[in-house]
Amino acid sequence: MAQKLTLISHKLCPYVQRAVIALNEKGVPFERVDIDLANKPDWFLKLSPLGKVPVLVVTGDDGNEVALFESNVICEYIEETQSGAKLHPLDALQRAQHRAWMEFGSTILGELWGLETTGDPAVFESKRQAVAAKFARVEEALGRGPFFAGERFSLVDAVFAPIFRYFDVFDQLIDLSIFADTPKVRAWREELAKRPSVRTAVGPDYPQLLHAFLVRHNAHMLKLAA
Ligand SMILES: N[C@@H](CCC(=O)N[C@@H](CS)C(=O)NCC(=O)O)C(=O)O
Repeated sequence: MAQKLTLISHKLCPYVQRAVIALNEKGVPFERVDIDLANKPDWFLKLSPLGKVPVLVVTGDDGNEVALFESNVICEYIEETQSGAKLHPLDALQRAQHRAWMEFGSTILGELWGLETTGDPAVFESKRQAVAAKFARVEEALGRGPFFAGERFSLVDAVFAPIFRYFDVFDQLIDLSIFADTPKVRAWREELAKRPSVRTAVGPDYPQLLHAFLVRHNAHMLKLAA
């Protein structure tokens, strides 16, 4: 029996999407199991120490199952074990830089969640500016494109693509003006949106589901924008 990969997921989770994009880029078959995070099943809580998705369950030739958590660790495991396109630079120093930017992507996501749940206009504006400032640093790090490291798609692209996709829906609700002064980030975002591995990482119902989720959880934020 060949090794089997099962990705425990949630339909809207951008951390899940980076792992899906890495698997898609490599052309690796995997099973995706979406769960309800509002009502986490016991079997999931046994696998995920923090109760978070994604979890990658690796079933070995002998039937033994190992559950990996943390999306960046999952991406690294996929890169190390699966054939197909290389998603990390060969050079150790460049690879370390890429890993740092992957962590940066996780930090930005953390700040975005904070933005959503802010009810106070002054706090909202300072958080919005903090996210914009983070993307100004990304602008400085970007080269000529089309991808983070130039011609080759990498795990940094896999991390940022879902963040940009999240903004696609966010932008319809409220003008955050995060990318007004970052033309290279805008071009990168447009390039990633066209990538088949990115387009197929979410279901066709993703924009509607995320839109509904944001409206449900951010009534106060929408009032701030009015
Ligand atoms: N650091 C984790 C973050 C994953 C994460 O926050 N996942 C969210 C969904 S997008 C989650 O599972 N939340 C459920 C909870 O915290 O109860 C990773 O990179 O995998």
